[in-house]
Amino acid sequence: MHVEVHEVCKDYATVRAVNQVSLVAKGGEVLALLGPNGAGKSSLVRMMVGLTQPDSGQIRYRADDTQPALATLETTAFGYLPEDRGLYQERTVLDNLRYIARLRGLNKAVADRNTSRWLERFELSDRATEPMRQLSKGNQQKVQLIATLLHDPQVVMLDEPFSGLDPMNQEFVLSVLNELREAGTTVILSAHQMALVERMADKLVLMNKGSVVAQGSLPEVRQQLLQHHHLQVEFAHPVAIEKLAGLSGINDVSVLTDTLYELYCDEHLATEQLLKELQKFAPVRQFSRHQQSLHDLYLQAVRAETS
Ligand SMILES: Nc1ncnc2c1ncn2[C@@H]1O[C@H](COP(=O)(O)OP(=O)(O)OP(=O)(O)O)[C@@H](O)[C@H]1O
Repeated sequence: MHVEVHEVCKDYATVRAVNQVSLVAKGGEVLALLGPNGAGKSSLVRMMVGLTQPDSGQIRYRADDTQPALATLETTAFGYLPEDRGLYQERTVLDNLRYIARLRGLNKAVADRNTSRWLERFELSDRATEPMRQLSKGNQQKVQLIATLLHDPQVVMLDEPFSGLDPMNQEFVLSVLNELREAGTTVILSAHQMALVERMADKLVLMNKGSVVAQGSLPEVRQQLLQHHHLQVEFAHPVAIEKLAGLSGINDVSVLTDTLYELYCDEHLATEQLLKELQKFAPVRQFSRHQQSLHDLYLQAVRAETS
């Protein structure tokens, strides 16, 4: 199932929560919405699930490239993990899941089969008869995820699926999401865990203050965020920072240790020529391109927008 978002805007009383956002998520893809608090991720997810309507722009659903676009989908086509989790704490895991299954319209046989299958997959079968409140935060989160997936939805929208999970459980959820992708499910999630998400998402949509800062595959997003490249140089002895900053094509210099410096260069600066210039100041021990993490690139882009 394709989810197609076209130039969507959403205003609340005093704030534009979502500003001209367009994206496409297809079956068998994981699309991750990333952004700081208040970026508009949850507002966008709520519109994609159909809980709220855009003020302008369209959200459409399409079975595949050959099929017409639909304005709405059956609610059972979605699995939605909301930001505010809500299972009954005094009821058992099984009671909660049976209740959700009934809400989703599953008959008893399918409900029982799916509940057992997911409890087993999430390694929670032996906790099924315990009240929710006895489970750790991580296990409660896993039950919430089961509740989202119980009816085998075609489109899964997960608002912060990794929140409250330890690294082991984050890896576990990651593997479940990979299985959903392999089964052809459309997975859309919002997250703060950049390092985790960049390992598995097919598409990244980086948001800030309602707008898209960059989007595409990981290499595409890197390229969009990379305004200048970084080089690290280590000299045999200290060199005055003014000398380095004065070189042509160098926009900024950071001192990492008394002999190690980071140079922020124009993207097209010829590195062999630069190395020759650097060697005039002092013997160069090490000279390397510094690959920044997506997290660092993203923080830079958000800060640049804010300042
Ligand atoms: N129901 C609402 N009424 C008024 N303003 C809202 C409402 N929901 C969200 N907002 C505002 O819209 C903006 C976007 O919020 P949203 O919750 O979508 O961001 P988010 O990226 O999901 O943030 P977080 O990571 O903190 O969950 C914020 O300024 C928020 O205060």
